[in-house]
Formats: sequence, structure tokens, C-alpha cells
Amino acid sequence: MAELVFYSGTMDSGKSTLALQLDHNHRARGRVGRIYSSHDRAGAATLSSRLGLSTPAIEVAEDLDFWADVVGELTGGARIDYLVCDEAQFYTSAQVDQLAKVADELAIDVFCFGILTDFRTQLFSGSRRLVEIADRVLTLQVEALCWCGARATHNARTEDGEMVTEGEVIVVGDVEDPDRPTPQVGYEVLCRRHHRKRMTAARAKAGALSPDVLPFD
Ligand SMILES: Nc1ncnc2c1ncn2[C@@H]1O[C@H](COP(=O)(O)OP(=O)(O)O)[C@@H](O)[C@H]1O
Ligand SMILES: Cc1cn([C@H]2C[C@H](O)[C@@H](COP(=O)(O)O)O2)c(=O)[nH]c1=O
Repeated sequence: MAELVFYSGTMDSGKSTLALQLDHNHRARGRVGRIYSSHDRAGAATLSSRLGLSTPAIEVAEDLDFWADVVGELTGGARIDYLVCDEAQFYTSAQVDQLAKVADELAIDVFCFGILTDFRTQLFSGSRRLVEIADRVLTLQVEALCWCGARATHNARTEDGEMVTEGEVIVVGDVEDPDRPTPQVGYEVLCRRHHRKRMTAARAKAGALSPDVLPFD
């Protein structure tokens, strides 16, 4: 039985690396895959990892129909054993339904990778649908860490180091180096406690300059 699997984790938790590794392992055993991504940081029609590896991919625009795309390829004589779908949070709910149909009706394994929630802590459309209908939802084992050392569970958007909670849902970007002098729009992974308090690494550093007074709130 083919499966629809959702690998999820915060930004910078190794999802794209795992997607590339999974594709490599399947290809090494003679299986044929089809790779999709959406709004990758390295540009359109690419699946890239921060470890430096990347591969061409089919760009998933809002009007891409996975079912039609895969059936078209098969009808043209291509072989497809599995799909790798990165940045799946950006897919529409209907596209995730199409992926489920591909798994169920065409016996093609579908491996999706993506973040669960946006910078406002709300589920992305694609992730919501995947949580609802995937056969398995797996959390990545390599945990990204908050600046305090706790497991990072939230993706914060920052402007000049300050966390923001309003704006467009999709803004392609990267996790910032907190030591960069004047970062513009970027992302930082935080634990829930520090996301609630809007305490980014930059703010924590600024706060450390004033003496600690009990209670530490
Ligand atoms: N220089 C490095 N050395 C070792 N590991 C690194 C290095 N740079 C990045 N990584 C690893 O790569 C992970 C990010 O991989 P990536 O696949 O791009 O993440 P995601 O797709 O989840 O955003 C980091 O969490 C870290 O484990
Ligand atoms: C939280 C959040 C993220 N994004 C963007 C930023 C990146 O381009 C991708 C996540 O990629 P990664 O491989 O998991 O690091 O998503 C966004 O557009 N909106 C958000 O709220």
C-alpha cells in the first residue's frame, strides 16, 4: 500500500536535507521519483538544503494539479514510484487531496516535507490538510533550538531582530544569524515561552545589559 507521509519540523530542522537523502536512497535502489517544491529560498523549481545540496524540482504554483501532472507523465510512458514534495506548507488544501488520490489510486508513495505553523502560530493550509489526512505525520529528530537552549517549536518572523506578528503569510526568507548587525526581515526559531514573550535572541541580549530584578518576567 502506498502512503502519504508528512515529515514536519520547524524551519532549519533538516527537512529539505532529509527530502534529498530520501530521494537519494530510493533512486539508489532503482526507484524513480518526481520532485516538487514551492517558493524555495534558492529560487523557483529547486529543492535546496542549507547543507549545500540542491536538485531541480517542479515548482508547485497554486494552479498545479498533482493528479493531472502525474497521470499525464504516466500516460506519456514515464515510470513514477514516489513523489518528494518539499515546502508542502504552501500547497493548497485541494493539492494535498490530489496527493492523497495519487497515493491511493496510483499506488505511488508521497513524501511531504514542511513546517506546520506560520509566524503567527497558525497552521498553513497545506500542513493543516496533511495533518488531517496523511497516513503518518512524523516529527524530525534533529531538533532546532531556541537561543535559550530549549527545543524550538515556533517559527518567529523578525524585522531588525524584533519579532513581528502581522504581515503577509508567505514571505520567503531564512533563519537569521543573530549576530548580524542589521538584519532585515528574517526568521528565528524559538521555544513557545520565548515566542509568547516575543523574546528573540537580539532582545535577550539587549535585556541582559540591564541588571536582573526578581521576578524574572
Ligand atoms: N555547517 C553546518 N554543519 C552541520 N550541519 C549544518 C550546517 N549548516 C546547517 N546544518 C544542518 O542543516 C539543518 C538545516 O537543514 P535544512 O534541510 O536546510 O532545514 P529545513 O529544510 O528544515 O529548513 C540545520 O538544522 C543543521 O542541522
Ligand atoms: C514561518 C514562516 C515561514 N515562511 C517561509 C520562510 C522560508 O522561505 C520557508 C520555510 O523554509 P524552511 O526550509 O522550512 O526553512 O517558509 C513564510 O513564508 N511564512 C511564515 O510564516
